[in-house]
Parts: sequence; C-alpha cells; structure tokens
Amino acid sequence: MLTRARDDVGRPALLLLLLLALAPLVVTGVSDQGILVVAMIYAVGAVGLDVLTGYSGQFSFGQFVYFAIGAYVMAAVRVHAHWPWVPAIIAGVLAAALVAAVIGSLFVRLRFFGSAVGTFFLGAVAVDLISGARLSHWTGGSNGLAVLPVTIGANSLSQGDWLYYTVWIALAISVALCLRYTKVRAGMAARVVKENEVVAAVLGVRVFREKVRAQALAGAVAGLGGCMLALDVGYLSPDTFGISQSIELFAIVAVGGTGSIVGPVLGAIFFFSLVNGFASTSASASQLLFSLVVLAVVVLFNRGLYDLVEQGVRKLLALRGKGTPAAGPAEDGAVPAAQAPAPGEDCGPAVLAEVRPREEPAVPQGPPLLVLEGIGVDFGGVRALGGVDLSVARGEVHAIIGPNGAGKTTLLNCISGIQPATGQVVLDGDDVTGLPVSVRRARGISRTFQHPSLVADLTARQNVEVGAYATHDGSALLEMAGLPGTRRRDRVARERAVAALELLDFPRSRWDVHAGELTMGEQKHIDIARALANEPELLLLDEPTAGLGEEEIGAVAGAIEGVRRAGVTVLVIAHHVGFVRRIADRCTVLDFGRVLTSGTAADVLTDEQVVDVFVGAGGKS
Ligand SMILES: Nc1ncnc2c1ncn2[C@@H]1O[C@H](COP(=O)(O)OP(=O)(O)OP(=O)(O)O)[C@@H](O)[C@H]1O
Repeated sequence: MLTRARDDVGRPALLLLLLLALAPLVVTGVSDQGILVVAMIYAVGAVGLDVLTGYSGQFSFGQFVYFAIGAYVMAAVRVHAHWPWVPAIIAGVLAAALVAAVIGSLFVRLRFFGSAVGTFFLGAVAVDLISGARLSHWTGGSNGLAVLPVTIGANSLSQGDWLYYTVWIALAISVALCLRYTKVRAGMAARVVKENEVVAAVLGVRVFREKVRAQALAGAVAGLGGCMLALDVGYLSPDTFGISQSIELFAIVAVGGTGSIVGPVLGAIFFFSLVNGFASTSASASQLLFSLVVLAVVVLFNRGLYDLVEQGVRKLLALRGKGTPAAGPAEDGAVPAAQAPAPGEDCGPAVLAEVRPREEPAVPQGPPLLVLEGIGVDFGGVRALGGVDLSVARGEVHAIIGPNGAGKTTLLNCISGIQPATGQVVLDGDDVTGLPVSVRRARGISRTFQHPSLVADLTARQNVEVGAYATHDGSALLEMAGLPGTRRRDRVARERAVAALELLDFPRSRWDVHAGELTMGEQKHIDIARALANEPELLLLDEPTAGLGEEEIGAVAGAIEGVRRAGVTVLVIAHHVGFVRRIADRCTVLDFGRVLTSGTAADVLTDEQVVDVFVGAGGKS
C-alpha cells in the first residue's frame, strides 16, 4: 500500500472537486449534505496524511492533535482576542504547522513502531492539555469552548450551502497545496527520501529537513480541517477530538488509495457514506457491517478505490476505442515486455552488444584526483577494510574488482562519506576525511548504488532532475509559490538533467517514461545520469552492470566511455572481466579488505594471482 505515489492526478482531482461543487444540486437533503461536509472535512486531514505517508514515507497517529490545535486556536483567538475569522483560521493553520514541525522533528528519526507509539502518546498529552486545568483559560477545559458564529452579511458560514462551500474551498486549497508540493523540488526530494534515505542523502537531500517539511505540511492541512470541523460543530470540547479520528484518517487513506491525493477524498466520501448507510441498523450491527465492508475493500482492492476507478476508466476507454490502456508504473518495477526497447532499436539506450577490450588503453597521467591512505573499517569483529591505499588519476576510469565481501562497496561508502573510517581521503589535494556526505557532494563526489532506488512514479527525467540541484536548500513555500528565483533554479536543474541524459545517449523517447516502467539497464543509466547531473569531478559507480545481460552491459560500457570523454573521473566496482577490460584504464584488486594489486587493466587482468582470486570467485570472463 505504501509503495506507490502518483504524479499525474491533477485532472482527476479537478474533476472530483467539480463533482463535489455540483453535488448540492443533486444531494439536497440536509442530512445528506451534512455527511458530505463531514467527509470533506476529514478528506482535508486525509490528504495531508497522504502526503506524509504516501509521498514522504512517514507514519503518524497524531493527526487528530493537529485537527484539535487548528480548531482550538481558531476558536480561542476569536473568543479571547476578538480576531476576525480569516486571520483566526490562518492562526489555527500556522499553529498546527508549527507544532507538527516541532513534534515531527522529534519523531522523524524513529522507525515505524517508534513513530506509532510516540504519536499515540502525543495524542494522550494533547487530550490532557485540552481537558485539564493548565490551558483551561484558553480551551475552556472540560466545559468546552463555543465557536463564535462566522457571518458574511446575513449568511452564517456554519450552516447550509455556506458551510458546504466554505469546507469545499478548504478542501480545494488542501488538494491544490498538496499536489503542488508533490511537483516541486522539496516534494520530489521527499519521494526519494521515502524510497531510500541513504540515496537521498548522497544526492544532497537534507533528509531530516524534508521529513519535517512534510510533517509541517500535513499538520497545516490537518489544522485547516480542524478549523472547518470547529465551524461545523460550533462548540469544542475534549470529546470533539480523539485518537479514533487518526485511525479513521488512516482507514480513509487506505480505502481511498495511498499516494494519490485524490484517493483520500474518494475514501472519505465512501467512508462517511458507509457510516450513514448503516446508521439505521442497531448500533452493534452497524459497527459490525461497517467494519466488514471496510475490511473487504482494503483486502479486495488493496491499492485503494482510486486505483480501482483508474483501472475502470482505462478499460472503458480501451473498450470504446478512445485510447489504449496505458499501463501505470509497475508495482514491482517489472517492465511490460512491449515497452522494453529491443536491442539496436532507437527507443533503447545505445546498445553495444560487443564487450571488447580497448586496443590502446590511454592511461591518463598527471596528479591524482583522489588519494586514499590507510582506509580502515571494522564492523564489530569483521575487518571490512584493513588499510587501503589507492590513487585515482584525473580523467581515468579506474575499476575496483575482487570477490564478494572483499570490501569494495565499503570503500566507496568511505569515499562518499556514508561510512566513517580511519585513514585519509584526499580529493584534489584537499583532505575531505571528516566532511559529511553533502559537503563531499558539493566538492564534486557523486555516486550510484548497486540498486538504483529510483522513484518509480517519477519519470526518468524527473529522477535525474532530483540529482541536478546543486544544493537542496531553499524554502519549499517559495518553490510552491513559483517565485522567479526558484523558477530559475528549477530551469538550471532541468538543463543539467537534459545534459546528463544526452551525455549518456539516453533515448528521448524514454525520458518521460515512469522509472517503474524502465528496464533494469535503463534504470542503471538513469541512476548514472542522476549522479552526473550534479556535474561531479569524481563519479563512483557501484556495480553498474549487476543483474544485466550482455547487451545491457555493453550499453553501460558505452555510457561510461561517454562520461570519460566528458572529462569525469570514474571509479567503478565491477565483476564482469570483459566489461573491465573494455572500460578501465587502471584496475585495483581488493581481497579480504586489502589491495592485492593495482595497475593497468591489461596487466592486472592477466596477473595469475588475480585470475586465481577473481575467476575462482566466479568472475565472468
Ligand atoms: N553494515 C555492515 N555491518 C556489518 N558488516 C558489514 C556491513 N557492511 C559490510 N559488512 C561486511 O564487510 C565486508 C565487506 O563488505 P562489502 O559489502 O564492502 O564487500 P563487497 O566487496 O562490496 O561485496 P559484494 O561484491 O558482495 O558487494 C563483508 O564481510 C560484509 O559482510
């Protein structure tokens, strides 16, 4: 359920909002309209929760607290400080966002159970504060707090169509804000964080900050939902809010479809229609029937109602011949065979099936770009690296080979700053040993991983764009507002991404394909392009050919040759001897965390000791 996050939901969102705007023409009964109002209020909170879970991969049981903060702050500043209603709502929203950011920053380091327990007890604290004596001057304690009526002329915003459209506007704002967030740099970065925090950090994303931003946005949106709830109920008491609301929000998101923004709105309408549908039965039967139906929906349509509707529309369009059913990104990253480019076709990366040695390897001379001295890493009792010395010349392709467990990946982790180590890492004459990952990236070190960890629901080009930002600093609010400075920055990132894709000769016809639909070979290309988009001096590639067939390996070799021609120094881990022969100027062999030998690829690969270790360990020739 938490694996997908969609990018193309703008039009469905608009359609659903339009339908909701027109609904009072058809749904004329007061109680039926009341159900839609409650559904829309919860949809506001659920859309925020969807950003938190579906797009940034976090978990929170505390959303009802932000509901309560929004509602109480709005009501309290109106009663006690006589604020007009619009500033009062803004105060409620900002207070919820602020508390969510503070609380969120405490919880973001916790994993699932930690977050669940932490946010659950946060709720208990909030209920105590609302109902107890400590804040009773503001909240009214157990006596509650009246929500002052809001009127425009003779019309009360707490009743009838005026209430309906006020809540509708709040929902439209929430959907628009959340959709916008998913499109801007901060939202895309959060999606990489959800995919893989280490990869995100290596791309320069401030993981902690992006998580807190998502928490603040979800809190703000829940705060707005709380303000609407206050308008609807007209009176706040400790009983108005409870942990069950957070659970209902989760149920709404799960039923509607995680990572779709529109799904939670559908889920809320379904959820509250169901509650009302069974309301006429006895309390216990109603509870049972309701639970069974929700259970059935979650089990049978485990990707949510939005997915069901989307599939239905696709099939309908296909049946009516108005379009072909475009497959969405595959859940498991599997590639529909029809979409995978055939070897040699223009629609695939330049396929170079033949893996042949270069005839005259031109080993670059000159001062080294990277020098490693005595790099050592111990994992408990395991000595992963036992004092590795290595020198990589500027402009060369340097391969690291060795059997499984030799310490190759650990060495790359030490260079990129993921793994602390003893010894020294010197880049272009500067000691970067103690520097964090983001600073090393800024100094020109980029890398890929064995598993590309692309965001399946972003296109190939968008995945590369995430890597193209020189830094991931800057205000998400300004980005969402689309101010000129941020637009300029986005344009530069787009240009860098295009340059990286062109450098790798990645076919244009595949640029706008979702990463989940790319072949593994193409994903490896996109991973390399994403690392290149930052215009690095040193590119670290961790087994770029792992899991690929001969043709795809040839294509990766071609891409690396292009990178080398562009003047980027490459340090690459490889297992495939033919691949190493073709691309490497020099080669270092690691065995049991130590350098066995180092030299030109031709010399190293014919060294008897190396052949023993490497071929004996299953290397392919
Ligand atoms: N986080 C860790 N905790 C404990 N041991 C680790 C950790 N990471 C790596 N190791 C151990 O360190 C040694 C080196 O691992 P590393 O992944 O660097 O080898 P490798 O040469 O990249 O292997 P492969 O080719 O299989 O990827 C191995 O014995 C491995 O089990």
